[in-house]
Amino acid sequence: MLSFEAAKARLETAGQSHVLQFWSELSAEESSALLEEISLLKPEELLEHCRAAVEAASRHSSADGRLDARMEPVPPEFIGSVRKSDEERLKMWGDEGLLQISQDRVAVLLLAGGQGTRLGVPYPKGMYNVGLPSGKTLYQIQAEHIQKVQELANLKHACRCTIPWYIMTSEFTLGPTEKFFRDNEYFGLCPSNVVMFEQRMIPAVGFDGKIILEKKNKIAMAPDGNGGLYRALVDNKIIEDMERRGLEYLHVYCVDNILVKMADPVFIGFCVNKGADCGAKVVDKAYPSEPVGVVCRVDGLYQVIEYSEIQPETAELRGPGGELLFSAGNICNHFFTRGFLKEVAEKFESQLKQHVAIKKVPFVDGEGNLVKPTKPNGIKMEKFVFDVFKFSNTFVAFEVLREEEFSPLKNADGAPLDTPTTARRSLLAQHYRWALAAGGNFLDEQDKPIPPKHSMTKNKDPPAICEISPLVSYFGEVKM
Ligand SMILES: CC(=O)N[C@H]1[C@@H](OP(=O)(O)OP(=O)(O)OC[C@H]2O[C@@H](n3ccc(=O)[nH]c3=O)[C@H](O)[C@@H]2O)O[C@H](CO)[C@@H](O)[C@@H]1O
Repeated sequence: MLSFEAAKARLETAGQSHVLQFWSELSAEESSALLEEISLLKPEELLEHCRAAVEAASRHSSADGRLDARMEPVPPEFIGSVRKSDEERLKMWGDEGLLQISQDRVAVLLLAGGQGTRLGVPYPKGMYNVGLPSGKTLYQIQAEHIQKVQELANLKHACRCTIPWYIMTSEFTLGPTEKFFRDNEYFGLCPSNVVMFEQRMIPAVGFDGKIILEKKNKIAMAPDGNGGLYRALVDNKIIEDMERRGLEYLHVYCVDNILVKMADPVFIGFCVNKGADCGAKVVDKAYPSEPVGVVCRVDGLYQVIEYSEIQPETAELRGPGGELLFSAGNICNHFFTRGFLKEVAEKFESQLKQHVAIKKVPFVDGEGNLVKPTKPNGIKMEKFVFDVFKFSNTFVAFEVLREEEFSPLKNADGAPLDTPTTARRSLLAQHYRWALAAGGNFLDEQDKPIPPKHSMTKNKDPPAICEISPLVSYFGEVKM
């Protein structure tokens, strides 16, 4: 453990001596927790982090539309589309994907280090149950999708394949996620194929460049954004693990989309077929101000511009047919080859853009009282997972159907969109459609037929509640 003198010297080098201001008041246990935290901070990095945070915050407040002027839509030849492709082509991609899966070349990676502040639950979002008849949580639905797609590949290729599941957590989510998986016996998956690892945490910084203390002995820390993935891959030797298992392709996705198709054979097959090293699934944006990033090009390089970083006038621009010009909505489903990930982790990670968020960060004042600020007082820096697109040699986008693939859980019930209710309805509507398409009929409690409804409104449940286990069907297929 670091000594007090060593900690003091470190903090002085970084201009952060105030972190020890309550030292004389701390118990032995409290002071060792603080020393432990300081031992993880390298003085030069800390100095640079605080400087960069203040500089980024000053740029943030004077943000203008200069980025917008350099944006252009993804050229149509780089976008594959479920909507615009015939059955034969979709089958060809799906077959390619299943072949890769059957040869143990595909893994999935879940980004689960976020704090889910907007949903407002004190546990990881993946443990959330949106109120389906089965009571399944997001983690369980995802685990069952893995099992099903493995089974589809096994049946087609007479094999026993495995899709390893890497799960990136953070200090906030690792403990409860691990326990949840253990308590639920890994939902039937083999524990050695579920690899959890932790991303780094970084300090929140005040506008004066000083790191914020959230307790007398605790620095306010937050995960370094989902782009912290690339550092975490190195810290936790995940690329070596992929190499050892012979994995070539990784499907990276975010935790909160109830319709996520993990290791989607069609998406994997499309990317492999195009020789892509990096790809993104997108949906057609529903309306200009929808809170999704847009996949586009900036100065000729692929990029996602977040909804918070685009000017409303740009989001509203339309093409000749009246369609949104920037319509490729990012759904945080990405494809990477192992080779590309290795290159990014080794060569480009330090060049990733730092995005800045100005937040209300609770802190202790000079007298040691806890203060909950009423206006933003802290700078949080984050890297974004998609900021590596610009290093890709062969980037592709793949447009999928929103009603089949995208319904995120972001907000608590009561908000107008992306709530537990909207997520539940999207899944039940999908399963209702699948049941009708498979020739199913629904009867009411008096055994009278419920007339089928082929188009549904977002704010109503389907006419019959029918939940299909992912263990039964992955795409809505009845039998392969
Ligand atoms: C940066 C990013 O990807 N933004 C996308 C994200 O936005 P959004 O703003 O919703 O991003 P979130 O903060 O929910 O994070 C997305 C995912 O990253 C994980 N996470 C987040 C922070 C962190 O430090 N560690 C970590 O693992 C979260 O647990 C979640 O699984 O999803 C939207 C679709 O739903 C997209 O339109 C946005 O372009």
